[in-house]
Amino acid sequence: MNNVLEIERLSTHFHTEEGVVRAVDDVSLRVRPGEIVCIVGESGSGKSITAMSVMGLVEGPAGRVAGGRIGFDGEDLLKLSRSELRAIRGNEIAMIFQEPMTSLNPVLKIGEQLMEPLMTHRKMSKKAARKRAIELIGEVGISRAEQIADSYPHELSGGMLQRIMIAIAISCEPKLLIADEPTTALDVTIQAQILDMLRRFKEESGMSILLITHDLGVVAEMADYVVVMYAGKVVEEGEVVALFENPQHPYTQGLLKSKPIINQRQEELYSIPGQVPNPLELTPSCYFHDRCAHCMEICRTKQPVLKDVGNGQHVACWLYEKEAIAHG
Ligand SMILES: Nc1ncnc2c1ncn2[C@@H]1O[C@H](COP(=O)(O)OP(=O)(O)OP(=O)(O)O)[C@@H](O)[C@H]1O
Repeated sequence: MNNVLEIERLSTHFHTEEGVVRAVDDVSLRVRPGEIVCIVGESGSGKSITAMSVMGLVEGPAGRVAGGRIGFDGEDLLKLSRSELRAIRGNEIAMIFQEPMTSLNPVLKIGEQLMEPLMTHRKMSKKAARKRAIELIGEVGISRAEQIADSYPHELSGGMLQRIMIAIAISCEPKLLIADEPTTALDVTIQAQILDMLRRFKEESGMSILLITHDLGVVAEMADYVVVMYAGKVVEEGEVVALFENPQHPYTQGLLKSKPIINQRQEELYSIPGQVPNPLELTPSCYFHDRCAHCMEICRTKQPVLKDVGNGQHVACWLYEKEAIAHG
């Protein structure tokens, strides 16, 4: 079956006064129909900029896609005009963000904001769009839908607003939903409800989800396939079960070790020593080397590339290159 999304060798850079930040550096990933792919990694690893690149939302002139291909529905999104992209955005590809307030218009009623994509992309009449908007509010588990349709965003709680964002996102039945930390700002009960809802919509509609999170609990709950990013690069990827049972990259191992385990008291939660490197000071090396307990000489001077290590997993780490080990 064709992939819904195929990112090939994507690089997105920011040209700042201090130098070039390679926010996304030669990243490839794909999302199959009906699949949930999670991108996971610490803050600054390039997760959001990968998503923004797909949506054509990287802010120029400082930020720009420096190379690669973003295949969607047989087309390279990077080659489309602004208006062609606008026709896909919010229609065939929808996105939800961590802070719903940043995407909602504070002076427009909720109902109007739900009607807008239906009228634009689905060419619905005002009356039909209003009817569908109210149904959608009900579908995301909000009661008194008509009253909510006539409310303004500031009158709703964070959890309700995120439900509204999901309603807007699914209104045009997208093939792909990109969700960037959609539950990070919410308390755990609401978080679980929202994730459940996303999964249910996915099951019902067959859409695919690219889910961005730093939370491995969310990954375990949601992902079919996991892509681990570090300093703009993919360092490991694989099916969720394989990756959790047998993480190969020392960074993935560290992330998993620092994940709280439910129902188990832990005296002190492990955290990976050191910090993400300064993106302006990267040298040809494994970017994780100075935080890695297994660091070898080669790790400081040469960048490892992703390699198939069996079991469906790919890892970019010198530990899995026999030649490198021989040279210690
Ligand atoms: N407008 C910008 N100008 C310069 N650098 C930027 C800009 N936006 C992002 N970056 C840099 O790009 C890199 C990747 O950022 P990105 O937001 O994709 O990380 P992330 O993994 O999504 O982290 P977070 O979870 O904090 O959002 C970071 O080093 C960030 O500082």
